[in-house]
Amino acid sequence: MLVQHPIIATLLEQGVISSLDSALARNFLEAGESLDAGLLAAWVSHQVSRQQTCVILQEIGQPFAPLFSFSQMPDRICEQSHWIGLPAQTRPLVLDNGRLYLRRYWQYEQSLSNAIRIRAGQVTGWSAEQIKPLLDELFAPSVELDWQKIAVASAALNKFSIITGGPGTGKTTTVTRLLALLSRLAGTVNRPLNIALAAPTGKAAARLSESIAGALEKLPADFRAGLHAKTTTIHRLLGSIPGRTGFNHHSDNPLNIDLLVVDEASMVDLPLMSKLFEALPAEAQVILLGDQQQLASVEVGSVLADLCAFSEGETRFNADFAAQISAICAVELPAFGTLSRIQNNLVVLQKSHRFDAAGGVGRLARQVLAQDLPASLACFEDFPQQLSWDSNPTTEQLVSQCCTSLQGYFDALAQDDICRAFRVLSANQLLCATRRGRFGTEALNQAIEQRLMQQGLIGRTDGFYPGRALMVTQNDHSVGVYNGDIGIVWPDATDQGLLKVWFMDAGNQLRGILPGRIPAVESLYAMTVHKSQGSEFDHVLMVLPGADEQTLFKGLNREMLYTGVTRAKQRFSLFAAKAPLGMCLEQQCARTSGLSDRLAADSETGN
Ligand SMILES: Nc1ncnc2c1ncn2[C@@H]1O[C@H](COP(=O)(O)OP(=O)(O)OP(=O)(O)O)[C@@H](O)[C@H]1O
Repeated sequence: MLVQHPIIATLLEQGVISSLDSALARNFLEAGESLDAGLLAAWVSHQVSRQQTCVILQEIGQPFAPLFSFSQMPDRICEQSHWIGLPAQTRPLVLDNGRLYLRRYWQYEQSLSNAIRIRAGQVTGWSAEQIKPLLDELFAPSVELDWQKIAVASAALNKFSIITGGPGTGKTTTVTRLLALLSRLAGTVNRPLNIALAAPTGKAAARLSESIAGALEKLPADFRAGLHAKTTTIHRLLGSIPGRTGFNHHSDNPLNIDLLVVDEASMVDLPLMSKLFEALPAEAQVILLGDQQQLASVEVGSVLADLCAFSEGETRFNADFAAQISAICAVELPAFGTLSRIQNNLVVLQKSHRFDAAGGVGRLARQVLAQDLPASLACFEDFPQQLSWDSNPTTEQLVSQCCTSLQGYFDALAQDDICRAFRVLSANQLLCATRRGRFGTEALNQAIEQRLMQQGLIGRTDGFYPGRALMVTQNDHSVGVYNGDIGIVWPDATDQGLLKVWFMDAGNQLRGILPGRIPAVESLYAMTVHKSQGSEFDHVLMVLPGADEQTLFKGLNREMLYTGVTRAKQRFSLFAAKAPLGMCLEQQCARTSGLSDRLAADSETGN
């Protein structure tokens, strides 16, 4: 066995690569590969830990300089290596179309793109004549193009659909009408639809269930009858196996469903999406919902954004499909040339029905996407009732503001009213761009807990203390709690005052679990923007790193700010100096993947 190579040891020591990256490099060397090849592998592995699916060979350069420089161009290193090869060569690293992958991630991408490609070409079999009358019952005539109606029409024809749009554009309303329409159609042939609704986190699943229930109430009664759908998390749907990354459901044991709706698809990472598609029966219909502009998944990949990349924010059907949908919806749709294998499978909803697009939150969200700093700043002046900006925040001020808004939460708990405590908790939320730093979740949660203790609202600041509002950070299938679930620690008055962590399930049912059974958690008073995906709050307070914390600026981007802004239902307060705010607007979240290329109109079938 080789001792650690000094260069690898130094890169590890200096934190340039992780122990996982260095172990891979070391494996390469032990197999007789060159240091160049080993460090190339370490770099790909390092990029995976930064959520990239792969690296583009031509863009690698000299990432380890000045500690180490490759002695040859990366393509030469690949050519000479026995551990790096083309897809068919079954080697640990795969070089495909100029992109270098760890084999596992290449497989995920390949498997997902193949599954989507196959489904994209399939039709449901319902005819325009069957769909049109039901569509006309569900949608009132409209003078402008009704993209919701167009989305329902196209998803009634296609086996695979993506319905995307910003917050409040009616994704849930649209999918509810679609489900109602499809159920009615299925009823005509006496074949009830087995529908699964899934979201990446428990919180998002609960919200989906609530929104669907709300949207159903607005439907004519005969559309509601016979429509049954169960909402769950993707992990629960697939059946997590404790301690394993695999699931109970996979290609050899597919899910028993006819139709799957995945909400908040932007949060689903590449491995999970790939496993989800693998577990689908061949004939099942799939609809992905989400906002492509939001932050990408916490883990590897940016599946939804990649799938939507060709659309550039608009629906782009080809001429045949545009004509078909135009006839069903009695409208004139623009037609586009050949762009992607999935161009007829995607509808972008444009109009927000939640907040007036001309209102503060909607306007700011648009200016953030446009990366326009002066126009974004102008929004704060134009909408003082809905938007505020503090360019010189202090910890003291943030802590005071949060503790004031938590008063109602502790009042509700004092009255043993856990349901109300949950409601109050979701009224105001402090969102941080980072975990670390003066204005990161770690420091702010600690400072808020200290203050709450000084105020006598909590008795201690560690462990599962009574009154703690927390978020679960790990899935535990056996207990039925999942990453992103929100809980409140409070005694169970009906069980000898036993301290429990309470969760609010879909349908507003409380469920108490003993703290010892809960996996990892963190306090919720300050939450990262990443963790806030899939949630909404009446008032969002968002804080960016301090102007002097430049090492934290690299994680800032417009998707993060957009996600923070669009979590606000009514008010958005920003706490940020101009420098970090400028960085948010300057930088875009860029994740390297080959998914869009694999779905390009002229792409070959995969290996
Ligand atoms: N066509 C419409 N006309 C009037 N109101 C609508 C329409 N579509 C949706 N709404 C209303 O707008 C609000 C947001 O709709 P919905 O929840 O469907 O949007 P969404 O895109 O799923 O939102 P998000 O993902 O941000 O939660 C709801 O109150 C809904 O009733």
